[in-house]
Amino acid sequence: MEQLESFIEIKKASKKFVTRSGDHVTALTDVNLSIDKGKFITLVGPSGCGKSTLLRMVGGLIRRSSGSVSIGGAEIEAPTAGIGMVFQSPVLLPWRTVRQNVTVAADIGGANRREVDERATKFLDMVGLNGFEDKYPSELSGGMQQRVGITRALVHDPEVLLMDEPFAALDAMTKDKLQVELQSLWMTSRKTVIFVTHSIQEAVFLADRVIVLAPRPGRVVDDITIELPRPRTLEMINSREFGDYTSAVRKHFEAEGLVQ
Ligand SMILES: Nc1ncnc2c1ncn2[C@@H]1O[C@H](COP(=O)(O)OP(=O)(O)OP(=O)(O)O)[C@@H](O)[C@H]1O
Repeated sequence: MEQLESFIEIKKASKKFVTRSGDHVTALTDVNLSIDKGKFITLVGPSGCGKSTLLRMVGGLIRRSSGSVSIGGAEIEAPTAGIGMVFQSPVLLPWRTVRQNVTVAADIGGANRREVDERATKFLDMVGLNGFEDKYPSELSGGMQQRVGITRALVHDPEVLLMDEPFAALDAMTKDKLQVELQSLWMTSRKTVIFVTHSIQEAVFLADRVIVLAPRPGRVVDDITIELPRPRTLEMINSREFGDYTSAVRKHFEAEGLVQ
């Protein structure tokens, strides 16, 4: 009997870069991953192990050197409307208000304006930005700016949300808060999320599955299902079970002599 394909299928995907000095860098080699719809996946690993490269390959931002990446049965060759992306810096347009930044793509065209406006109101409310709709980015804290970035990605109702270290530049308390908020956004919207981080704790806290990568060459070295109940709370981080998961991830980096 033929095996049913998962929603996201990555098969034998590799990426080689040629640097400006002409050197060849194998950023990723032979990555195989099957991801079911609605799951929250985190990619964790030390600097240079290819996390961003893998995420950008799934998003169609960079071409793979070999292998295949498909979403919902369609091969990914370029960015599509069904994929929302959030980066470390939200890159907001300073001359547009919060609401105008969230709806910027709809202003360019091609979207159902009324639906986008309704979703903008809903998500701005969910991330606690009601009352800030008419402020400008310079009037917001870093955490609030990142909330705008997340809302902007969700407003077009993408099936897949790709997040590249979205909380890395934030202070620890804001980061904790946004992790909890992101979890509740995900629990109500059930998007398929791939979230890149170099923080083991963040990876375990958010994920249904933690994919562990190691460098030189970038490759997947483990795939750990996290069975902690949801909603997860910050108190859980101190539990024995949580500690067992973080140790299971950390042992890969210790084995490679990499300090986290
Ligand atoms: N455009 C590029 N040209 C040449 N080499 C690249 C390019 N992009 C990435 N690389 C190399 O590919 C490897 C993987 O990089 P990547 O940014 O995917 O790693 P990462 O795990 O996301 O790292 P970090 O946590 O530091 O962001 C690194 O050795 C990097 O130097």
